[in-house]
Amino acid sequence: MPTDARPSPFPGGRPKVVVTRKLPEAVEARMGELFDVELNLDDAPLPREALVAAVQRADVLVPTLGDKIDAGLLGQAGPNLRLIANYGAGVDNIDVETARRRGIQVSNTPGVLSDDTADMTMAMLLAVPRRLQEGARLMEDEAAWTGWSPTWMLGRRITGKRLGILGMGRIGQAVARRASAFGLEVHYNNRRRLHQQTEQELRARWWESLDQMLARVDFLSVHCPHTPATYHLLNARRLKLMKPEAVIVNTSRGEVIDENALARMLQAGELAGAALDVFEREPAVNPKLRGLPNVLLLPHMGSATEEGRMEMGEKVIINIKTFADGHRPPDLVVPAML
Ligand SMILES: O=CC(=O)O
Repeated sequence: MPTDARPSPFPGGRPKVVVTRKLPEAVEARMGELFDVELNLDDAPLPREALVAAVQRADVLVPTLGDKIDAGLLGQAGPNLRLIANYGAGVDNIDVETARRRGIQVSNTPGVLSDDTADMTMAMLLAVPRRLQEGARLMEDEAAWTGWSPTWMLGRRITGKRLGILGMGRIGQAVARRASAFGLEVHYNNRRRLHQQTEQELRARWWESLDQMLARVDFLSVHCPHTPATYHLLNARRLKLMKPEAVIVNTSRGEVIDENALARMLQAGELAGAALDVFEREPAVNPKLRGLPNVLLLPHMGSATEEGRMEMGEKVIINIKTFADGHRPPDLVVPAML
């Protein structure tokens, strides 16, 4: 039995759980068995007033990345709110510091979406240099393809190129493993250097200086979380350090890149391409990014697999249940981690 056991913070150990979006059916059913759960059956994002009402009556809130759980909202929370069990790995939608000061714990769902997000990253990384989207679009017009030719639809080779990984956590490492198998040379920048053995296993070279790494890579993939320290980390100055042939992939958070600066450079041909699954003001997409042949835009689907969404739900349930039983949730997020 874990040593941190305390009596359940909820009467009868059965918390009132408010879920802000529709979750996989099996997850909702299990929540119904274990908790006094309130679901969002029509899956429309909760307007602010509904979110305020939710934090006033909930013991546990289960938000997703679209719900802004900021200091203003937390200030209106009822006395019973004890846990915010985020359905998602990134917690940039939550003011974790304020929550902690108010005695509200925060948990997330790390690990279960790393492989799916890394797979999507590879798909995007391959798609832009090999012009997948252009080719597929062209096939929609019957007359557009008149046959194979030696100079037709030439892209750029992947094998042997340098990939820079910005943020070498679980997802970054899952990308590194896949990238090595594609013959890419893996470079990374991370706040902390990996242990030597992990670095060797991943065949990854660490750069203490992001600027120096940016100037040397052919592809850059973003995997750091969005925090005040990473907001616009890839600003105009840093983007300009990159080779004009370079391609950027982002499956992390839109806020890490200055989208206007990126759009300007893509339009001007100062960067060869980008594949973006995340945006600064989702679901709005910077209009300057649309319609460019070398830009692949996706609707934040990096972790969107049936299996992943089930496992995220299982993690949320385990975090709530463990907390309700008087223990520390296994995926507790503390401000020092951010
Ligand atoms: O983007 C998805 C997540 O953070 O889980």
